[in-house]
Amino acid sequence: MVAKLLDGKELSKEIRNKLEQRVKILKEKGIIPKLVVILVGEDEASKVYVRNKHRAAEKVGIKTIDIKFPKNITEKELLLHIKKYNEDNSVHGILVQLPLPKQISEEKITCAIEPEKDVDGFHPVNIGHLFMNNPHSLPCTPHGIMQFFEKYKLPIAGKNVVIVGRSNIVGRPMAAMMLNNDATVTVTHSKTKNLSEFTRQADILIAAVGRASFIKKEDVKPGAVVIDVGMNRNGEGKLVGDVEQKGVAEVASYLTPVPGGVGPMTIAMLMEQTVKFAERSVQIVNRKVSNS
Ligand SMILES: Nc1nc(=O)c2c([nH]1)NC[C@@H]1CN(c3ccc(C(=O)N[C@@H](CCC(=O)O)C(=O)O)cc3)C=[N+]21
Ligand SMILES: [Mg+2]
Repeated sequence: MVAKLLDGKELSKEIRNKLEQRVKILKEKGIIPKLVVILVGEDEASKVYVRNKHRAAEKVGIKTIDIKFPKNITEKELLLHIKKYNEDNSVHGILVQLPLPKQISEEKITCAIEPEKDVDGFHPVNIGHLFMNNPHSLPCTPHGIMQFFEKYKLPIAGKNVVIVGRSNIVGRPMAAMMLNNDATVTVTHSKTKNLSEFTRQADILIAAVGRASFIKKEDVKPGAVVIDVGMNRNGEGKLVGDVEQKGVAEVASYLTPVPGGVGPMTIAMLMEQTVKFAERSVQIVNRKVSNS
């Protein structure tokens, strides 16, 4: 079997084009979707993300405001800035790039963002809604992965889904989304014994460990759908996934490439969430008008 590659560049473009239309309608009502992106310090991966986001937003018609702080900013000061954007009615989405420097608690910052403006879907309230199968805001990377299943009509209900990695950003919310779609979900991690025995049971295998080429051909059940979330830089500075792509492509039925797979979908979902929040702000204004 030779895997069909799931093209995230193409699918994200399709999604962006639809968003462009929604933004046009918003603009006719005088609303410009606005996303504030806060970057602290100099993280390389974050810089790539910020650059790509900017480009996508421009195409869709979303206004992004990039705010950069030096890496020695205090937690207190960062919290004050978040408060300011929480209260600014022209801002629909706020995203603080992770990871943050050591003196700043990621949990505190995540909790400080107004859940209604939490485009990352990382606030505990939003995570809670997701786990109760009533999502309000969805983490962009797993949400982007779900779009592949929808687009290519890949069945999820009753399938064995094995997730490698339990991060708050990918593994855990991915588990919730798959469970919400009636999959049987297993979450594995660094303490899992005989990992390969689990991965070889997977109809759908999701690799989000952050280790280059960690999943090999022999870890994959023939015909499985394999999603590669990894973004590792190799010695030459090239981007490589968590999946040994060449070998796994020989056994999987579907595979997401790196780059050009999950990455562009993450950005497309961030754009979608921002537009959704902007649309909701119109509804809120309409409600207020009709009540008065
Ligand atoms: N609060 C927060 N939310 C995040 O979602 C978040 C974050 N912080 N911190 C950093 C990571 C990383 N991340 C990326 C998403 C897309 C690409 C991306 O566009 N990748 C492309 C191109 C990569 C390239 O050009 O090198 C691809 O895979 O094809 C990269 C990185 C989001 N993250
Ligand atoms: Mg920290």
